[in-house]
Amino acid sequence: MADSALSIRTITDSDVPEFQRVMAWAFLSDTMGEDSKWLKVLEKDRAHAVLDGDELIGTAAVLTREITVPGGRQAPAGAVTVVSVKPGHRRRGVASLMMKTQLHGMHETGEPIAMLWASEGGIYRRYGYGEYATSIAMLKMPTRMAFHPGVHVSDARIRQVSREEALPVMREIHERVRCTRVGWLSRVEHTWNVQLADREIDRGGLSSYRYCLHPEGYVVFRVKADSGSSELHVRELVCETDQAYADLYRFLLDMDLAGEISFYTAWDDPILHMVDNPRKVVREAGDALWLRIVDIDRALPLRSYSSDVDSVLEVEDSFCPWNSGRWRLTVKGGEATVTRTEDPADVSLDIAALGSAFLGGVRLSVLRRAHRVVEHTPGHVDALSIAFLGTREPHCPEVF
Ligand SMILES: CC(=O)SCCNC(=O)CCNC(=O)[C@H](O)C(C)(C)COP(=O)(O)OP(=O)(O)OC[C@H]1O[C@@H](n2cnc3c(N)ncnc32)[C@H](O)[C@@H]1OP(=O)(O)O
Repeated sequence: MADSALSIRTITDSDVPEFQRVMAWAFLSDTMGEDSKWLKVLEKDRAHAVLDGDELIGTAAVLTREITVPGGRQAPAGAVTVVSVKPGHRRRGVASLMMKTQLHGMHETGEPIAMLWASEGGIYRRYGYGEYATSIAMLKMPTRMAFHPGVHVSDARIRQVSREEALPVMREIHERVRCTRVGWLSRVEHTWNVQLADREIDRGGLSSYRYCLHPEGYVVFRVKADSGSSELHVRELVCETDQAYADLYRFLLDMDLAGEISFYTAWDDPILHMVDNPRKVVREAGDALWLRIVDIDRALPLRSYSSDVDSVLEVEDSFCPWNSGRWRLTVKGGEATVTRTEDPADVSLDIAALGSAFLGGVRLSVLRRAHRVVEHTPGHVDALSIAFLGTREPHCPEVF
């Protein structure tokens, strides 16, 4: 329960310096408070401050985005970010007040999905966010590895160009590709400046970005220079075709003077199956997007499904109680309808479990084994698990 001395409101221009200061202190960062680029993506009418009297002690914001869902539709989604509370004011319910204000606001305006990247794993389930809605793989691999016989590399020219030349081309490619990749987000003008920020303080001791264009894709990377053997740190590898993917990976693997490539990428990045020795590619997993279904009856019909099902889900959602209760999910020909019902439940679960499963990243059958999903009618969890699966692992390539 929030302390009664606390109030919450959206911010105005005059709040911005203090908003940034609180956020920078909370994240233990020297540079966030100076970051004017970041401010340009902030939507002031969706950024909240919590005040204790007239002292600003809490910050949180929502960015208006679309996320590609299974089947290829673009779903409106609120990207929750900069949740912070001043040290000394924590564990009084400030973050909970901001979470509630955001989610109840999204419900009122009809935004069906919320999502975030969590700074710590123990915080967000209580607000209904499901972990591992998308996963990320940290890949490290030596350069010069041969491809498996049969992996074709074309003679398409790959050109290293300036940032100015690259950006317009990259924007067009990204816009086409993100509409086909489950978990990818829309970008606004300033997203590009934030995602590819390239001042000295953004580089973490690495080089400036290198931009390389292929006729059907692009790659952006930094270099960690070493006189013996440099490392390539790939930021984005975005391709419209599998051919461009093979060509650009080959280009990186053959880079003279480079000894290693690292890349935060999709869990199912095909490179493991392209090289002749997959064990040389070291893959570590991490959670990426946490997804919150704001309104079940709006969110579930947005995506398409791999098989027909007809199941009654009993959903528990104390934070957004309009979702609680029994819902009949009927999928025919890939399309879902969701209606309230008084029929007995086939499956019970909480809203966070449904959020984990929504993009197809976590199977409900795994959540059943984790004691997070209860099956009342045999066969329904397996049927739902198959229906929710997509053809690829969902992936979100950007932290917001
Ligand atoms: C999407 C993003 O922006 S991720 C970034 C999150 N922010 C940060 O990590 C910055 C540093 N941390 C902070 O600013 C704060 O500690 C916050 C925002 C994480 C939490 O703020 P608080 O106001 O203290 O949270 P609040 O008092 O509402 O806590 C609600 C519940 O979460 C729990 N909780 C809060 N923080 C944590 C944590 N780090 N780990 C585990 N549990 C936590 C509380 O114990 C409380 O539990 P309860 O409901 O069982 O009583």
